[in-house]
Order: sequence, then structure tokens, then C-alpha cells
Amino acid sequence: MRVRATDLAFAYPGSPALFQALSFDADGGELLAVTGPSGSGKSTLLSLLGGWLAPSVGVLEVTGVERLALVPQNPFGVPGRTALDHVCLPLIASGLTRTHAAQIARGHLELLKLEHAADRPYRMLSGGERQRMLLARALASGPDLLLVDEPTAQLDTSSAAEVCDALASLERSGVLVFVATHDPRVVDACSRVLDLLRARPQLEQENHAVT
Ligand SMILES: Nc1ncnc2c1ncn2[C@@H]1O[C@H](COP(=O)(O)OP(=O)(O)OP(=O)(O)O)[C@@H](O)[C@H]1O
Repeated sequence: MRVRATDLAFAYPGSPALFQALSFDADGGELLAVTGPSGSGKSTLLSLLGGWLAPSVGVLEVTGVERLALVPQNPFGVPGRTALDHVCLPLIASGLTRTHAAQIARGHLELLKLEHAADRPYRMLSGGERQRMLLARALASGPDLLLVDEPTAQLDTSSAAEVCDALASLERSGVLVFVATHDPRVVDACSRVLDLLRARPQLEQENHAVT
């Protein structure tokens, strides 16, 4: 699978462009951090990648993606259902038996270092465990492209570190992952960085003004 963006620009109707002249290529197995200050368009770029929005200018080619998964900024779970139940859900929905689904789900929980919490209800998971469980559930849906929005936004330092380790391990999954973040620890866990600050129209004008 492959994503190729050429000279992308995006503006919401009636608003100035959030970014422009944004070009990049990405392949399966890469983990890209989408960075930039609050309001620079990180979540908006994820929406473009997911096909929920179309670029205002430029071309965004997403090829070979049969399945897409999103871990949103404020994810939620069912308080009384276990971590294993949550991760099994997309597998059972795709037609697997409960036993087979549980076997595969435990593998995803193990990849994200959550095997100890498999049988714990969602309400008893820490913030970092919830975030990792939701990453495991996203992986269980078998995505080619995974979009993750601000995974450490509400976490303390040690939970954020666990999530960063989990994100780094996704590189081995072969999935193409985009992570919107302004957390430098998440950026460090990623293999590449797409900095929207560099594609900000206002900044470009300021640079022209200086030179
Ligand atoms: N549907 C919409 N219509 C109009 N403006 C929007 C819409 N969604 C977002 N915006 C605006 O676009 C800008 C970029 O929003 P976006 O959420 O993509 O930024 P972000 O970089 O992810 O921000 P944060 O780091 O705070 O989550 C913001 O000013 C936001 O208010």
C-alpha cells in the first residue's frame, strides 16, 4: 500500500488555508508523526487520509488500502467489558468464532504489552492501558492504514511512555500508521515526521517577508 500527496492544500469553507504545498510519500510499515501547533490541521490531515475530507488543491493518492482504522482523540470503551472482549469484537464481526477471535486478540494484546490486562474490565484499565487496548482493537480489524489522533493527550508521563513503546512496536506490523501529535516523545517513537508548521501559509508569508 502507498500514500502519495502532491502539493496538497486544505481550507475549510470560508476559512483560510490550514496548510499548502504539502507533498510526501509513505509506504506500508512506516510510522509517521504528523506534528504542528494546536490548530495547524493535524486532525484535518488524518481526515483527508481517511477520505472523509477532500483536498482543496493538489492530489492525494491512497492505493492498496482495503481496510482503514482510526483511533480517535477521545476514544471510549464499554465499562463492563474486558480488554479481550473489546479486541475480539472486530474479529467476531468478521466471522471468526469466539475461541479463534480470542486467540488472535491475545496476540495483539501481547504485541502491545497488555496480556496482563486481558481479562480486566475497561473501567479498571489505566489511561495508557485503554489507549493501548484501543490500538490492539484497531490492529485486530486488519487495517492497511491506521490513523491515530493524539494518543498521549490525556496521559501521565509513565502511561505516555507505555503508549510510545506500543506505537514503536507497530512498525513491525507492516501497517502504514499516521499519528497526529504534539508530544515530542511520540515524535521520537515514529520513523518519520511530517511537520505542518512548514506547510503553514502564514509562516511562508512571514519567511518571504524576512528574506
Ligand atoms: N469542520 C470544520 N469546519 C471549520 N473549521 C474547522 C472544522 N474542523 C476543524 N476546524 C478548524 O480547523 C483548524 C484545524 O483543526 P484541527 O483539529 O485539524 O487542528 P489540530 O492541529 O489537530 O489541532 P489540535 O492539536 O488542537 O487537536 C482549527 O482552527 C479548527 O477550529
